[in-house]
Amino acid sequence: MHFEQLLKQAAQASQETDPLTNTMQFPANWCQGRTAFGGLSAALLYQAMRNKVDSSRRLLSLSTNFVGPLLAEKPFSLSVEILREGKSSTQVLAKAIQDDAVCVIVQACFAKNRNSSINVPVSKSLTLHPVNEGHCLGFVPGKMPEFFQHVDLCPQQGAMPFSSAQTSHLGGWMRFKHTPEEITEAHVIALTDAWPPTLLQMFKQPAPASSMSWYLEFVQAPNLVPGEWLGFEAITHHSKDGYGLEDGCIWSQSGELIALTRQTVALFD
Ligand SMILES: CCCCCCCCCCCCCCCC(=O)SCCNC(=O)CCNC(=O)[C@H](O)C(C)(C)COP(=O)(O)OP(=O)(O)OC[C@H]1O[C@@H](n2cnc3c(N)ncnc32)[C@H](O)[C@@H]1OP(=O)(O)O
Repeated sequence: MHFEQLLKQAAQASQETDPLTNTMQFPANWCQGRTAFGGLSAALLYQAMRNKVDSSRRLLSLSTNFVGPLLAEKPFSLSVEILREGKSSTQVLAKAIQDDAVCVIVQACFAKNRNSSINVPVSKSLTLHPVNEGHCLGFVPGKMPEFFQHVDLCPQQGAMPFSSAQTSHLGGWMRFKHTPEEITEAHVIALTDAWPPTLLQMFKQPAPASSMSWYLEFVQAPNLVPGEWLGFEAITHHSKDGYGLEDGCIWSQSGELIALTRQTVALFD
């Protein structure tokens, strides 16, 4: 099942009030270990919200907490609550609920442009080399998370997970294997989470790690060509006592900054 089909289901399920029809589920090939690929669950909740916010208001920021595992092939509901609607901005809360337990929470801020004399240009620039499709990772069943069947990653900086690497930087290019009709914020959300935590490459052997909280800020609404690659560059600011803090940038293929990402990862090495 393609990403767009799941987004459509999320939009439909969140409009329904009847408990018999307000749920959805996803197939196991969208999993990352025991749970939904985190980028998928955050994108589904974003899509559920998107339908309830006026389209003149774009997504400014999205804060996701992965409370517990969201399981495949099992119904869950997407509840959306508008917390406040002002003249320019809307604050929204959404939850994915499975078996009466909250599994994922997303809080988002949408807003429309306002007049301001302040203008600060982007202070960062893309350091990736152009995409070399020959360096894309192929899907290896059993060795890679199932959702890898749906995305292409072309790493350029950092190392493979569990390789005792000395660096905690990670970067490269990413896109969906199935070219979408358009690239929306939902696609950027999902792709951003497709990279393993930056610290996984420093593990000496395979062990679990879990994103616990994640903050994504959109510099601009994505104005991208379907099929174009997006750049990902992330660094680790700090890691100690089993929790790592990482920070990254999402770029268009032409080098425009699209979003900033930051997450806290629990390490079980
Ligand atoms: C260059 C590119 C190359 C790419 C090439 C392919 C790469 C291939 C590698 C990809 C690897 C991705 C790794 C990211 C994994 C997410 O990011 S998963 C997606 C989003 N995150 C989630 O769904 C997390 C949901 N949240 C939670 O489950 C809980 O809040 C937490 C994080 C486990 C809370 O921690 P806690 O309070 O210690 O939790 P508690 O309930 O007591 O459970 C702890 C147990 O959970 C286990 N556990 C924790 N995380 C996991 C896990 N992910 N799976 C299984 N067990 C886990 C622990 O080992 C521990 O086990 P025991 O010691 O009890 O045996």
